[in-house]
Amino acid sequence: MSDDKGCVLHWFRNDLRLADNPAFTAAATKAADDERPLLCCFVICPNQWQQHDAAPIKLDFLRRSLIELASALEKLGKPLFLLTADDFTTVPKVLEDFVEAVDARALYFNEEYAVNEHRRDQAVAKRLKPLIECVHSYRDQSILPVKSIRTNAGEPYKVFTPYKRSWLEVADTSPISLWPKPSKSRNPDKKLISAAAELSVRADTAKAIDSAFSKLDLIDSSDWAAGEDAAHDELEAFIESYAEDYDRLRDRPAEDGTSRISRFLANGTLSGRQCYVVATEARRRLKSGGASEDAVKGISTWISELIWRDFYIHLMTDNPRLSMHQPFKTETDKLKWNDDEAGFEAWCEGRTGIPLVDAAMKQLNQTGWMHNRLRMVTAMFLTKNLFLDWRRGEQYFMQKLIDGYLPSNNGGWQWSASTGTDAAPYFRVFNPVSQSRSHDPDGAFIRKYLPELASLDNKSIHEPDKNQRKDCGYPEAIVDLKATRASAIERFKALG
Ligand SMILES: Cc1cc2nc3c(=O)[nH]c(=O)nc-3n(C[C@H](O)[C@H](O)[C@H](O)COP(=O)(O)OP(=O)(O)OC[C@H]3O[C@@H](n4cnc5c(N)ncnc54)[C@H](O)[C@@H]3O)c2cc1C
Repeated sequence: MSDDKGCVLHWFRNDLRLADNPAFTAAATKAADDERPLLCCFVICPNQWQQHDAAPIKLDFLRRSLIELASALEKLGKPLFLLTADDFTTVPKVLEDFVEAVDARALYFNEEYAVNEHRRDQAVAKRLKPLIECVHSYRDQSILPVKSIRTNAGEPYKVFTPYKRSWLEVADTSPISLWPKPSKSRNPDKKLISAAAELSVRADTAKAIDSAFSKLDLIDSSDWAAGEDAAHDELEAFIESYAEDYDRLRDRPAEDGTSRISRFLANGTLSGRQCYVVATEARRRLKSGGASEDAVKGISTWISELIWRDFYIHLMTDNPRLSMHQPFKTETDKLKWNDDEAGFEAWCEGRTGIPLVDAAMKQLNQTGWMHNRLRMVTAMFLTKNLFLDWRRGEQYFMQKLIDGYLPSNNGGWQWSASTGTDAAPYFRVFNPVSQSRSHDPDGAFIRKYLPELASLDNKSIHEPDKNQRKDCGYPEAIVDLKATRASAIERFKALG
């Protein structure tokens, strides 16, 4: 080791950014105060990620996000070191060996809330206790800290609207600020770098990071820009050019009406706080510049979506069982979901014979992302019309999404399946054909992903007749929407 003062270690996880990063700023401050060098690491967990159904496109996006992060860190003279642990149970040992090798005296990271992550962090803290002066964790994932929004009785909220009201009151009374830039701390010297590199890969080139990811199953994500700079560019471009129209366009899948920044939020390239601060500043400018009510409403609606994200994070933190495949409403576990493998496969592959559902699934399979309206439509179709267990859909989405994020994915699925808190009432079942007519009126989205239907007129494209299906080589609908809807409602009603 280089120095008998040891070093301070920041462990990057779902916080792949330098700005507004509470644990990273705190680690740098501690290092500066103690005159110790700051060292940074990231742990690759191939088997755990597989068990968590991380999509190959999401893992490729992670790889590219790490390349950007490592390059930003290198510019500061602070190399990033990649460790590998098979799964979360081996992380404590891997970190223990690293901490010993680099003589780390303090470990910093931002909290993660699902059960496995929480257990891993407790095991790490326990294992490092004899070796290290302190392990510090910070609240980061949500805009307002988890457990900070409570009812008058001190209970967690179960319904979004009062939660949002309370959330906005807190945000208005104690304005949200960003974490300051990290203080200048000492950089690791050659001796420390070589001690770290004995047990890890120094991520100083894209090639080094690629080789550390070489055993993982990846799907090219290069259609989606990665890294902190790209995240800010996209956030600002959206706020400048599209947010004012958000309320009008957000439910139109054929339009560029939403920000598509979910992938940055999912791996922490961008923080929710940064989005909120940029959006509220833009809204203030619009208001003071005398912009139309619609424009102001557009940004307010977008902020509401950020609050939905916070709501789902808060729900998962207060109910960790949600991360273990359990429904919020436990009585819904009595539902006897159908066993229909052919139906599930048709849904996955976009062969249900319902054009909007199929186009949406093609969008997911081809791009790794799906429009929010369509996530609700396809999830309702799976859980209400096919009456298949929501957990199968939740898992399939995770296996495909570039922005797969457990609290939001679980929240969205339980909302659609009517098993969650403040979920869609079981009797409110979306009709995917009516959804198609309302949200893709000229069929532009369907035409894009189902080119075999492109020649149909704007009316038939939502529900082609028998002959049109035959001519286009498009399948018959695999279910009768009306009958399956009625049956789903009966089955929920029977729960009492
Ligand atoms: C069944 C289902 C599964 C979902 N799975 C995920 C998931 O794995 N990861 C994920 O990030 N989102 C998920 N969502 C929420 C939402 O669909 C996506 O966040 C959104 O489509 C991302 O696109 P965007 O960035 O353009 O969103 P925008 O419309 O621009 O919204 C801005 C941000 O607000 C947040 N947000 C928007 N809508 C929601 C919502 N309904 N719930 C929670 N947060 C929201 C996202 O972080 C999003 O990036 C799911 C929704 C459903 C119904």
